Amino acid sequence: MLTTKIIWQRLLGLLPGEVTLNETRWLIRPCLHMPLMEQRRVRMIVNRVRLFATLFAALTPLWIIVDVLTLPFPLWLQLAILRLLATIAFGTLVMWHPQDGRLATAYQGMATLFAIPTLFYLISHLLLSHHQLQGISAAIGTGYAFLPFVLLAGFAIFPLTLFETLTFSAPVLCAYALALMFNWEEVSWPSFGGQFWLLFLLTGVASLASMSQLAFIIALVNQAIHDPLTGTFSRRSGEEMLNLHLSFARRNNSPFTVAFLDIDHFKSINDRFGHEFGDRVLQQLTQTVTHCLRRGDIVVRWGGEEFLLLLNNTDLHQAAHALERLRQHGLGMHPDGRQITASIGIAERIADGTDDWKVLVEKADTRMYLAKQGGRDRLVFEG
Ligand SMILES: Nc1nc2c(ncn2[C@@H]2O[C@H](COP(=O)(O)OP(=O)(O)OP(=O)(O)O)[C@@H](O)[C@H]2O)c(=O)[nH]1
Repeated sequence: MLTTKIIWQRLLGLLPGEVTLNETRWLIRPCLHMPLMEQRRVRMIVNRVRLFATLFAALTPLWIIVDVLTLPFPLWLQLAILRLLATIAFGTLVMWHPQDGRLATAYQGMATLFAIPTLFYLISHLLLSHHQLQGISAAIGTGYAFLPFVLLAGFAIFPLTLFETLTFSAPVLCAYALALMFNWEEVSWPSFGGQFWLLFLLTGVASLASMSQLAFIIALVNQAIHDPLTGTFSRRSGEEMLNLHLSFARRNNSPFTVAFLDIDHFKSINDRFGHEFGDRVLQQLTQTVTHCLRRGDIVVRWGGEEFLLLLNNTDLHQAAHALERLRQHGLGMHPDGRQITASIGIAERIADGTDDWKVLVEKADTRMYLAKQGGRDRLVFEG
């Protein structure tokens, strides 16, 4: 167990320093990714599918000229038809603009992108296997056999987990093995073994490149979505989270509560004990809140000393109970021994009849002000 940890730590040295030991698991399997990170990755994959499709759509028909000049009739005509069909398929993929941000959709795009040249490879191989080509024609024909190598190298431009790269490369490797069947008698086994080994090596290199891209995305996303002082989600990512979680809740018809928490008399904490102590209060408070809430709940730093707590699958009653427990636990202490308190306003999508996050936050904010007006250090969930 210890040795595994050491190995991971050594490997971690190869990755961006900001990726934690825990996050390295995200490089292996996609199901562990948090929604904000997944959304960004989906966007990147979809954009790259379209970029690759554009390149293929432009390059595939161009090669018809080389085929016409070097290959015998009707082989060049058959290949030209094949190339035109592939171009149409790539062109269709270029037009593809999915908006749903789902990983399944990104997978569909990638599967289509790699299925088109894999099928192209198999059919062209079948056509070429019926001809004994010589000289320059033979050289051009051999070029077609390189397509699986190009495809496997192509995975390196996608930010993928190890599991995903291996899954997507398996059909390409199978197609290469299948193509052998077309001219079984002429196969030179040592040369085939060497080529297959090279394909495995390429798969390994592409997997490493994809994982390292993913590691950089994780590091960048972490930096972009977290508040540097408290480590909670920043306001911008909080807005994305609100949108995302409200749409989940709407789809599942489940409750979703937003709590607006504002520390009481924070200005006087800063004024009396200094800004640095104020910063420590903010850090301590977020640690306490994170510790007291459930694992799936989200803490967002909305403003200076204002926090939003997003409580999934929690109705007003449950939220009031959880937040009362948090207040009883205490939010920290002044150096003079007094408790640090907060005013909290709560709003819930079903009880407040809204699926608009701005309206929900506004309601929670208004109730937080009611809590301030009512004497601070309290929870308000109506009005
Ligand atoms: N230390 C520290 N202070 C901050 C930070 N961000 C905002 N503040 C301070 O938080 C204080 C907020 O003060 P006010 O909005 O007047 O509210 P308050 O003193 O908490 O009073 P009530 O909210 O009415 O109870 C201001 O003095 C800000 O300078 C920060 O990152 N660190």
